[in-house]
Amino acid sequence: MAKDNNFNIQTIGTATIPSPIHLDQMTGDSIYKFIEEKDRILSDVTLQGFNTCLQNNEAPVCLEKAGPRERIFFRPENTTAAIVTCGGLCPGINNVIRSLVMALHYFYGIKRIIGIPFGYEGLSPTSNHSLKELTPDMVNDIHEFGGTMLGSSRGAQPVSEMVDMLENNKIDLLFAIGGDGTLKGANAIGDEIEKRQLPISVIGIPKTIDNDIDLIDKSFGFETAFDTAAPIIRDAHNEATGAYNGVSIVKLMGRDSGFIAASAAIAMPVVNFVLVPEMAFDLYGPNGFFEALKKRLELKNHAVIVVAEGAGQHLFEKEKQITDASGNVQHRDIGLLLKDKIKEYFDSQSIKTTIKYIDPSYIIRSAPANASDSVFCNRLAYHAVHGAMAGKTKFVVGMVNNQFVHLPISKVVHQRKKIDLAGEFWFAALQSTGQPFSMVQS
Ligand SMILES: Nc1ncnc2c1ncn2[C@@H]1O[C@H](COP(=O)(O)OP(=O)(O)O)[C@@H](O)[C@H]1O
Ligand SMILES: O=P(O)(O)OC[C@H]1O[C@](O)(COP(=O)(O)O)[C@@H](O)[C@@H]1O
Repeated sequence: MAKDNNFNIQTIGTATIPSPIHLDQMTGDSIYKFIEEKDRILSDVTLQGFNTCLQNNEAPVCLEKAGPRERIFFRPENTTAAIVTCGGLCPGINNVIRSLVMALHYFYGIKRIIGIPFGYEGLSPTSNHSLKELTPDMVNDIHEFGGTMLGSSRGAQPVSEMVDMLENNKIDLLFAIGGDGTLKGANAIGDEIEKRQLPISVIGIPKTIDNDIDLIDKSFGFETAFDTAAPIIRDAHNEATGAYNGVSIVKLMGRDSGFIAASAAIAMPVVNFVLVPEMAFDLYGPNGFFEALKKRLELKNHAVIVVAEGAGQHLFEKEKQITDASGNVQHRDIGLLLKDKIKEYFDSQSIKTTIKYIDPSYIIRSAPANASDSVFCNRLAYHAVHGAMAGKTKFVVGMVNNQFVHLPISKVVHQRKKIDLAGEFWFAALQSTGQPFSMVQS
C-alpha cells in the first residue's frame, strides 16, 4: 500500500505490466473517456470511516478506478484471451461471458478468445474437455439463459499444470469468473505466472450468489436471487394462509452469509422469521424460536419462515463434517430439521399445524439475470477487459461505494463478508419481519 503525500491518502494499487501502446493510436478516433492512472476513489466515504482514520492517525484508503487506459500493454492482433467459470452457478454468468467476448472483439479487435470448459478442470492437461473458440455470434443470445455456457466445476487442479496449459495455448489474458475459491485459484495462477516472468494477465470477476465477497458493494447474481425468491415467498404465504396454523418454510442459498434470505425477507414483508447463518438461536426456551412461532400462530394462525441453508447448523448433532470437492463445508438440511421439529413441538402440545417445506434454492441459482444484474454484469465485464488490456494483473473488478474499481485479489479473499448483526441492515430485516430481537442463542 503506497502513501500519497499530496492527498494524505493511502492507495491500494494493483500490479501492472508496463504499458507501451497508446490506445488512441491503435483505434484512431477513440470512443473512450480515459481513466487517468492517478484517478482514485475513497474506499470508505462514511464520516465514521474518516473519523476512525483521524483517531488512529491513519490516512484514508483509496482504490484505483476501473476504466479504459490511454496506454495498453497487449497488442490486440497478437493477443489471446481465455475465460473460465468455476464454483456454483449464479445468475448472470452468461451475461459476463457475452460482454467479455463482445468487448474483447469489438473494442480491442481481439480475434482469438477461448472458452475453458468446466472450470479449472478444463485447464488441466489430463482432462478430456476440449477448449472452445468463442465468437460474438456464439455468445449473442446466451444472456437469455441461466447457468454457464462453459460449464463449471469444483475441485483442485495443480497450479503449475494450469499455467503450462496457458503457456502452451499462448493465452495472454485469463478471465476467471468465480467466488472465493476461484479467486484464490486465480491468485495462485498469477503467482506462478510471476515466478515464471510471463506477460500473462489474470483477472478475477467476483461471482457468488451468496454476496459474501469482502470489500465490494455486491456481487452479480445476488439481486436476481432475492428478486426470484420474492414471488416464491409470496406463494408460500398463500400456502400458509390456506390452512389453519399453516407454516411455510422457504430455504434459500447462503452457505455462511444470509444476505439473500434477509434481503428476500425485507423485499417480501409476508415473512415472519428469517434465520441466517450469522445468528445462532435456540429452538426451545422462553427466547427460543418455537415460543416465538407459537405466539405468532396464536395471533395470526399462519407463519412464513425464510431460512438460509447455512443457518442453524449448531442444531445438528456434531458429526464429521462433509466437504465438497473444493473443501467447502456441505451443510445439513436445516429446512427438513425445522419441519420435523416444529411438527414434533406442536404435536406434543396438541396444537394442530400444517407445515410446507419449499426448497427453490437451485432453481433460483440457475435463473437468468434480471435487468439490474444484466446491467451490472455488462459493466463488470467491460471494466475487466479494460484493466486486462492495460496490463493489470491479479486484480478483481468490483463496485465499491458505487464506483467500479480494481482491487488486488489478495485483498478480497482473506475473509468472507457477513451480515453485521449489530448493523442497520439486520435491524431492518428484524423490524420488517417482526421477529423478536431476543430470539438469539442464550
Ligand atoms: N487456494 C486455492 N488455490 C488454487 N485453487 C483453488 C484454491 N481454492 C479454491 N480453488 C479452486 O477454485 C475452484 C472454485 O472454488 P469453489 O470453492 O468450488 O467455488 P467458488 O469459487 O464459487 O468459491 C475449484 O476448482 C477449487 O479447487
Ligand atoms: O453446487 P453445490 O456444490 O451444491 O453448492 C452449493 C453452494 O453453492 C452456493 O450456491 C454458491 O457457493 P460458491 O459461491 O462457493 O460457488 C452456496 O450458496 C451453496 O452452499
